[in-house]
Amino acid sequence: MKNILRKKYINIRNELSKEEVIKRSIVITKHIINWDKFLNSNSIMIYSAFRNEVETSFLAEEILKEGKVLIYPKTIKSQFKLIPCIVNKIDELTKGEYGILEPKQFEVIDKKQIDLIFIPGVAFDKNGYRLGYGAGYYDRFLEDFKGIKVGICYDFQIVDDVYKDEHDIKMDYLICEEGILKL
Ligand SMILES: Nc1nc2c(c(=O)[nH]1)N(C=O)[C@@H](CNc1ccc(C(=O)N[C@@H](CCC(=O)O)C(=O)O)cc1)CN2
Ligand SMILES: Nc1ncnc2c1ncn2[C@@H]1O[C@H](COP(=O)(O)OP(=O)(O)OP(=O)(O)O)[C@@H](O)[C@H]1O
Repeated sequence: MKNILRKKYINIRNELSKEEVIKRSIVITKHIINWDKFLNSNSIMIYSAFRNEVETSFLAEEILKEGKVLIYPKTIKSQFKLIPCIVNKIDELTKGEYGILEPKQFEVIDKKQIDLIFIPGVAFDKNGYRLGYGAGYYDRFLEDFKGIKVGICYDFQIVDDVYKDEHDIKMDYLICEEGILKL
């Protein structure tokens, strides 16, 4: 079931035009940058969008402009691990595993120091459980993560059921075009 759902929502997302992605991402970014949890966070981990995910480059600029610490994951494919690294300028990103932009340098930050994390997903259920690409990267990373976990997606990616497993971690908030949903 998970695989069917995954394929279905990846396909729907792939149908979005670039203009549509940007338009929707700007709406979502506006919710974020006015949100008290964002304003009160000092170190924030985001992701580099690929395959029509919600675009985060506007958010990255805002984090740097506000003088906050900007963090991206570095993907270690052999261990299904994400290493959080600090990025001081957007042009410090380079293509890594799966062609996703990631930090060039290993300026690793302790997970405990991250206040807020934005997490992409293929779909989320209404309780905040997430369906990803099926490799468990974020499930492993979030297992002992103590900061605020925020799932980012388009409205149509919020579904009734993602057929969650035991290891699946619940988001604290979901953000989409409609606004911020506390879970
Ligand atoms: N922007 C973004 N960054 C992210 C994630 C994400 O979902 N979005 N991830 C969230 O976990 C991790 C990467 N996870 C991924 C897992 C599988 C595939 C993938 O292409 N899998 C192939 C099949 C397997 C393979 O090639 O080895 C596929 O889907 O066809 C891509 C990314 C870390 N960084
Ligand atoms: N905390 C964990 N420790 C060890 N293995 C895990 C953990 N979390 C998930 N896994 C394993 O990873 C695989 C993928 O899990 P799942 O289908 O939940 O991935 P996903 O959340 O869709 O993917 P991703 O996080 O990469 O986007 C499963 O085989 C699962 O057993």
